[in-house]
Amino acid sequence: MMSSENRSDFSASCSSISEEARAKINLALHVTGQRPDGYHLLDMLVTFADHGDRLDFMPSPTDEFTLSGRFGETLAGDGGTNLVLKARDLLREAIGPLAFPVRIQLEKNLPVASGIGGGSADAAATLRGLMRLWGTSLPEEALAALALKLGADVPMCLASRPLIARGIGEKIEPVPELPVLAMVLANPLKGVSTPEVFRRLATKNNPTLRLAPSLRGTADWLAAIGAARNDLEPPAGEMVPEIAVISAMLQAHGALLTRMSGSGATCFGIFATMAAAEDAAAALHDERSDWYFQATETVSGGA
Ligand SMILES: C[C@](O)(CO)[C@H](O)COP(=O)(O)OP(=O)(O)OC[C@H]1O[C@@H](n2ccc(N)nc2=O)[C@H](O)[C@@H]1O
Ligand SMILES: Nc1ncnc2c1ncn2[C@@H]1O[C@H](COP(=O)(O)OP(=O)(O)OP(=O)(O)O)[C@@H](O)[C@H]1O
Repeated sequence: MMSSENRSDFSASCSSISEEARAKINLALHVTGQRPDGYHLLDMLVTFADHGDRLDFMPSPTDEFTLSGRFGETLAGDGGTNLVLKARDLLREAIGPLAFPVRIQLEKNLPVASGIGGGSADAAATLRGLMRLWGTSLPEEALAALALKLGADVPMCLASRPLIARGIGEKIEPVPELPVLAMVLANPLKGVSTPEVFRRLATKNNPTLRLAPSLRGTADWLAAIGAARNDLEPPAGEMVPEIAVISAMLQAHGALLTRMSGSGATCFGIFATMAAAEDAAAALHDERSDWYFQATETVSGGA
């Protein structure tokens, strides 16, 4: 058996792999129906932040998992139910003997249960990272099915690029022309239960998301996003009155557009420039240092 000293030598001697788990931002989320199994049909315009959790993966004599970062403590007592471990185990089952033991370090920078898909992004980053570490991959369809088993948001977090998602999130179409946006993410640090928000929805058959085919430039996109909705914002707002407060604070600090992401409570504000977003995040932090404010650019669609 290896001593703990030898174990750390073993880890240090093997190269580690890093993956970003980017925050998911639902720029629009329309609830358009409900499946017989209770899951809701959604039309979503989604982008990803240049900010998120970070995961490191390295070979290890036994499986290990460590948590750090501002929100690491929140997940410390979850008794092995972390989505990172679920993703590791499901991928290992699919891959077989090539899947040697690993040490996974999760730096948890995103607030938990906050509508920006932190757990889903971590699960997706685990799939990407472990396929690299184990030197293998799954066929696209098998990987997509495995991702969906982990959560409705996981397939789009695997892509981590601007996209439209339909169905429950599994029907994905890239949107390479979506511009990079200057944004502040704002959360009152009150966790929101996703199933509870869906349960409180008054109407499940809302109008679909329709985007003009020829949107050009940020002004066009802002007008189109502004005309869309997040149908989960009213029920989440009933549960967490701070959502309206934080949205008003973003507007007061110059946001051109504000909306809640996912099932909340994180709201985003879109600003004219990154300098304006950074100034706003600093001023908001001064006002409420116990809440979460993060300036970030969104990722490029690559068009
Ligand atoms: C609201 C979104 O964040 C939008 O991006 C996602 O659709 C939620 O994705 P997620 O957190 O990965 O959700 P899951 O873990 O699959 O589902 C959590 C619970 O939310 C509800 N749920 C989720 C997704 C969906 N399309 N309809 C639902 O009704 C279900 O009660 C489900 O049991
Ligand atoms: N790695 C993880 N990070 C965050 N939450 C996790 C993780 N693993 C398991 N969870 C659990 O998943 C639940 C949802 O957390 P998450 O942060 O993904 O929510 P969310 O941001 O609202 O997601 P979504 O936008 O996909 O609905 C929490 O109750 C949390 O305990």
